[in-house]
Amino acid sequence: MLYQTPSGKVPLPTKQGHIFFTCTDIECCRDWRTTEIRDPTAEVLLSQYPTAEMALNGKNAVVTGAVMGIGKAITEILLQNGAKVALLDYGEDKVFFMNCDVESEEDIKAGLKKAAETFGGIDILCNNAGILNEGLWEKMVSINLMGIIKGSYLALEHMNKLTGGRGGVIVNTASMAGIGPLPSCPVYTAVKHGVVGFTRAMAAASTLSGYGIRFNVLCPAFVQTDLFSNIPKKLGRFSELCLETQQLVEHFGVLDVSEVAEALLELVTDETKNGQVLLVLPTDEDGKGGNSYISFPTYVQ
Ligand SMILES: NC(=O)c1ccc[n+]([C@@H]2O[C@H](COP(=O)([O-])OP(=O)(O)OC[C@H]3O[C@@H](n4cnc5c(N)ncnc54)[C@H](O)[C@@H]3O)[C@@H](O)[C@H]2O)c1
Ligand SMILES: CC/C=C\C[C@H](O)/C=C/C=C/C=C/C=C/[C@@H](O)[C@@H](O)C/C=C\CCC(=O)O
Repeated sequence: MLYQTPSGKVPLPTKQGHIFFTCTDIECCRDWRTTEIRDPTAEVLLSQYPTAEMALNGKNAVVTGAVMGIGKAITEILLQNGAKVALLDYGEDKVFFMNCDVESEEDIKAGLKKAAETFGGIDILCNNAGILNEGLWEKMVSINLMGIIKGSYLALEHMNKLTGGRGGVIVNTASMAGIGPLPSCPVYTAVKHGVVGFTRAMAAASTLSGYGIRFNVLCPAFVQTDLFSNIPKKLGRFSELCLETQQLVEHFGVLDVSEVAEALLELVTDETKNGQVLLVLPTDEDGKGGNSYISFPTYVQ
């Protein structure tokens, strides 16, 4: 159902769609009947939701690690472009819509099932949940790599065209440390390289087998989030390399989460992108840096 707003026609927001509006002019809202729409605590502004013809209208998305940092920014940009979004995260006071620890296959399975049932299918999965802690390296392997593998495999059950799904796109969050080494974080580097390799192989498997799913991977440099705080405490036995890490941060600069979300949107909406590795770097005053697709050596034509 479409509703006329000052900015054009938009679908009626539903609680399931997690799309809420703030509008201070009650007159222009006279056709809007639900309390959610007038909720003053709403986060998505009407002006950010301008037209019914948005790139992701009718698309259903699932985001892991969605309640803060990059995942929150990803969630917001998907909503602003018309998608419905299920937020999967963990932690007692941070659960928004589904409590989901990506280390647990049962949790992911339940989250995806709920999203598919609530929305009527899944078109987009952002495997984004992750931690940085070289001192707890086994946990980092479990969350940052195994969590992405579990999420991708379980999502295939809903999205794979060969098993009744309608295809779609899976974007995994790796890191610039998935392309080159971050010396203070060898295990983080290893798992992020793993995420890049897994994503590229899945893209090729999907093409060869006809899953109808595109697989792409985001590789941001340093981003201003909680993960990027108290770094010395997160380096474990490599804490003596803190200064070198700080120098890298000064060299590359620090991204805002919105810049990462913009890059994610490109990977989701551009249907020519499959198996792509998108490096997201701050742009400096001389115009150096910015986003670039990484080329890898090819051994098979
Ligand atoms: N911040 C950076 O500098 C940076 C740079 C490149 C890549 N990344 C990657 O981006 C992703 C998001 O990181 P961020 O910087 O937004 O971190 P963040 O700490 O701000 O947010 C991470 C989110 O993931 C959730 N999460 C952690 N473990 C989870 C689990 N087991 N199950 C479910 N949810 C879990 C947290 O609750 C939190 O909401 C991570 O994969 C990270 O490695 C971060
Ligand atoms: C302390 C860690 C904080 C946050 C983790 C987050 O994922 C950020 C990671 C940043 C990674 C930096 C990696 C640096 C790698 C370099 O060694 C180099 O090999 C990078 C490779 C390609 C860069 C291309 C370029 O220089 O433009």
